[in-house]
Amino acid sequence: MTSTKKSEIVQVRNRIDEIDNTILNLLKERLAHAKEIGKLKDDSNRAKWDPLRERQIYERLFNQNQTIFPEDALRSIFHEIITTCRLSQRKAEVAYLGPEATFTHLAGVKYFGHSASYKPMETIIDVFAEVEKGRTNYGVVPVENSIEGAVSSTLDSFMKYKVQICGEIQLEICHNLVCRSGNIEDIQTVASHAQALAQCRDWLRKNLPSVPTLQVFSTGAAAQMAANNPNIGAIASSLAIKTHELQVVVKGIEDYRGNTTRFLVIGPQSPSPSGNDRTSLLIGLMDRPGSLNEILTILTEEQINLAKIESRPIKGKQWKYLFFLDMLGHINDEQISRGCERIRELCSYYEWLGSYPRSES
Ligand SMILES: O=C(O)C(=O)C[C@]1(C(=O)O)C=C[C@@H](O)C=C1
Repeated sequence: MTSTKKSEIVQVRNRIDEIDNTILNLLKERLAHAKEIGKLKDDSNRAKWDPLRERQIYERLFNQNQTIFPEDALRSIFHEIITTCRLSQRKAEVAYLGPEATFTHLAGVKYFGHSASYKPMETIIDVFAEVEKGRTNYGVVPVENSIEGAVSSTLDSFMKYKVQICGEIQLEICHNLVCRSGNIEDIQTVASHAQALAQCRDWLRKNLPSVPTLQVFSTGAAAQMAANNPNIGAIASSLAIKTHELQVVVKGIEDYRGNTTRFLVIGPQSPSPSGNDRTSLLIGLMDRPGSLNEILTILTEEQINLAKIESRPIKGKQWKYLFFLDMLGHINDEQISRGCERIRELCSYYEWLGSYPRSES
């Protein structure tokens, strides 16, 4: 490289250093303003989290950016900035289905950013109990997978615990085969969570036909086992690789592409409207012909878009069911609140589980 080129690089790097300093100073200034708003909200008893304001910030930035800076990167940079500012107003402790480095942990970090504090729990029920008792502000639990379907333990927990849904997260699931050495020949057993093993069934049958599988509590627990034993391979998340210092043997061994899991954020209280929300209900129907049809008719009449309906048996009451309904809109929207009131009058059981911003992807 010629000395002129070298000095040009130095010059441009100096300019980049100046820009980075400006960004840092602006970040400090932004944080101070967010703290100030936090105090003003305390004085006026307003909720700290304002999903509508946050959505408006993203929309304004995307419009100004006009795709010059990659949009996904812009979103995650500002997501980290805004969650850090929000957390400076009110700290968030997040319980999740652990141990460390499970996909639920990854979903929690995607939602709350790196500044929140995270608390792994052994089971989904523990996450619900933790939030209901007020020991942590929020919980993250898986609710459905695009291939394996509903996570029944999460749905059933809504029947037992008084919590509200505050948000949803969608995470594309990429399963990695990992082990200590990164060498496939070293693997004598493949450990993982039942859902992960099921989602990679064909790959395992084709590529490791004589290697037995071992079902464990979570993908995080499998990664931990692989870290302790050189002959155990685990199917685990990218976060597990970093957390347990494992090597990737093969990336993306899931049988179907587009394998996505939806997670719910639970907490004591749903947020205010964001302008693009989902409302969830848990209802029991009257024991008479056409009772489900009556509910669906209300949705049609009120022009409410039903996103999902799922039934679960009521424990201890043979052949009796509760229905989970997801509708597009917020309980504060006129249509939704009127529709829900009408539904409540026709049901043997009615519970509003929450209204919350829809996930972006
Ligand atoms: O504008 C507000 O109400 C703020 O509290 C600031 C801020 C932000 O960092 O931009 C933080 C939290 C809210 O959810 C919305 C926005």
